[in-house]
Amino acid sequence: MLIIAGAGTGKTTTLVHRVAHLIASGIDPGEILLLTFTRRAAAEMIRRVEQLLAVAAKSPGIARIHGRHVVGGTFHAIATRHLREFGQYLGLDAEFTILDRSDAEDLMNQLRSELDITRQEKRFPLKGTCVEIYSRCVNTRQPLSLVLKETFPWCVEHEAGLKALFQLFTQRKEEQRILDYDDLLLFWLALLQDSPAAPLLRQRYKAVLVDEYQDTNALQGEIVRALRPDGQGLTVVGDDAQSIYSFRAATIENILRFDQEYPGTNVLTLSQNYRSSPEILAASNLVMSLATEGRKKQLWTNRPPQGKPLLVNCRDDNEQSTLVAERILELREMGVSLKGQAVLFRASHHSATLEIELSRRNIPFIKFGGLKFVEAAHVKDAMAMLRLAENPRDIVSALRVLLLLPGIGPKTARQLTERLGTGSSAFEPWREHTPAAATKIHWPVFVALLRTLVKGGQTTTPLPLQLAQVRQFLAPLLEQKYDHAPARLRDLEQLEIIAARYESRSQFLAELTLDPPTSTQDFAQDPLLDEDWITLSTIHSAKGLEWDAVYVLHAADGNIPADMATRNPREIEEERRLFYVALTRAKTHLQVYHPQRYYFHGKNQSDRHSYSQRTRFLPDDILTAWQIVTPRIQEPASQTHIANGLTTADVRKKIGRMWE
Ligand SMILES: Nc1ncnc2c1ncn2[C@@H]1O[C@H](COP(=O)(O)OP(=O)(O)OP(=O)(O)O)[C@@H](O)[C@H]1O
Repeated sequence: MLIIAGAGTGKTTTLVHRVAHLIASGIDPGEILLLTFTRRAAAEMIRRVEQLLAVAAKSPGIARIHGRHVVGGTFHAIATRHLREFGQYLGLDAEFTILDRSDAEDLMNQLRSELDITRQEKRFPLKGTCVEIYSRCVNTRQPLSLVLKETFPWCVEHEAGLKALFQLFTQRKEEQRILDYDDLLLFWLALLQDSPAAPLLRQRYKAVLVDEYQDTNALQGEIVRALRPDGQGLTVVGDDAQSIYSFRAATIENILRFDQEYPGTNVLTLSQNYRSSPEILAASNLVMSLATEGRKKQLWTNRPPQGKPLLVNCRDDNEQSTLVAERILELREMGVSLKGQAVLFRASHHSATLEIELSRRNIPFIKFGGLKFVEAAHVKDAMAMLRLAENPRDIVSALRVLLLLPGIGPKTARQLTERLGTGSSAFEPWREHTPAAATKIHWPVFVALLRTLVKGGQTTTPLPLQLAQVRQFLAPLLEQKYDHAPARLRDLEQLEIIAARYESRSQFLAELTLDPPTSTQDFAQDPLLDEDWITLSTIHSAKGLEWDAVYVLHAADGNIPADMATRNPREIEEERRLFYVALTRAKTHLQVYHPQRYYFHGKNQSDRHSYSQRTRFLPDDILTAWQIVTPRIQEPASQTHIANGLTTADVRKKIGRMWE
């Protein structure tokens, strides 16, 4: 059975009921396998199944459960479980250990140096990219040459080196009895296809149910087929309009071709949306109606009308942040809790300015997806340069920046910190230092920059410009040191924009260190905040969730769709689906923001900017579904430097809070 369930049509409810129904009609829970996208989803569904059955068990004629549980989890978790139990059929030690992603990267790095590839081949891909390429080959089931050509064209020339590296990687994992994430799936498939355990495993399950099928990859598709070769007892649920994980090798083909692959499939389409107001649904349907592929479906709803969603044309990122923060508070006044509200964006750094604005207004928030902005290593590197200039006795920052330079190890770094002077001539002794060959080109530039910065702390150079100088200096070093350097450099540009709001360097450093915007990258725990908080999330991490009010930021071309994902029509279609996922998270209030200007530097530093285009996914002819607003915030003198000091209103508010 293939259940095509549109956004908000009760996919979870449907799966839960189907599992409960199977059990109620006599299948042993231990014979049911439920594969989900996250561990949390599996646990939540099983809890709901058990709740339903507890109610149903009171009715006569319902089968009793004999203490066994539904087997549920992610593909990786179930693979691990089966391999521990049956791995010996493949000669696998039951005690194998699992490499997580960063361990795999470290191993790859070690082997890169062992093979000495980097010396022979300049600009050989970094460890993270090597793991990405390897993983993509495994998960798409495509040969290295094709993966390189299609997804990593800048690495094509390194095919031979990568092949040798991957061979050694595989061999080393075998010697050390370790499996990485991809191996778990590969070994599970081998177990199901070629081992004597295959029939045992197939017979074990009478029913296999797969959630979020649109985000499975080719390898997972093969595993599902190996589990139920003829499709008997197989149920998959998904929404092709919400397939958003192709960067992790997911393929929408799995769901689009399902009924061809399994002839006789019973296809059900759920199209009643229980989540969103009719106006939100109409606006989202229109966005999807322009998609070029996929199963066309029109969702409908019985929910009462609420008014059109808003498309807000704002001046720039700052105005966007102010407006969103104000609207959040307004809605809270109207009774929508903070937990019922979420701000969604395409890339993690898109919320940087808003994070500061929310902190300033004491609006608690939690962030899902991406790194905590000020904790990202490269942001810390840039901040460390400024911190050292601000306080040359800050050895932690000194060591951090010295170790960024090639040719400087911990010992030299420590010796250099001992030679630091104080005040504005603090870096003079470093001019006398004779750097090692590898450090030679960087050293004079580095010392000169610090000498400028140490003086810039007073008044001369505007803070964003100081950060721009730091960014230019760091650019080549970041490329050597980290993966995804272009994205990191954009983060540093973002930092310049944030910095423009502060009056002095010391104030900027203090505020961002003492009271960094609270954010987190996983769902593991609730934040230690007030009992109510707003959610900030990348759209990817918002998958499957819903809120009363949703704000979508930066609906400008280049951000949505992201400029890095517009290389071909398939990528653009995926970005369209991503936008659709964002819109369909909203129940009652939906606001999409389009900042019209993007400054090259901080606004206070120079007025150089470019004008943005509204996202291409909202062309003029579907704007009828939106109410377009163009607010203009008054910018009185006191607000220009709003983060620079307390206004009397702030002081009053603070004093007022003492008595709350
Ligand atoms: N039969 C139903 N009657 C009333 N409300 C329902 C029903 N089924 C689901 N809902 C409600 O509709 C909302 C959406 O359900 P659910 O989250 O299961 O949708 P979904 O299909 O998984 O959505 P998406 O794919 O967009 O994440 C939830 O608030 C859920 O409680």
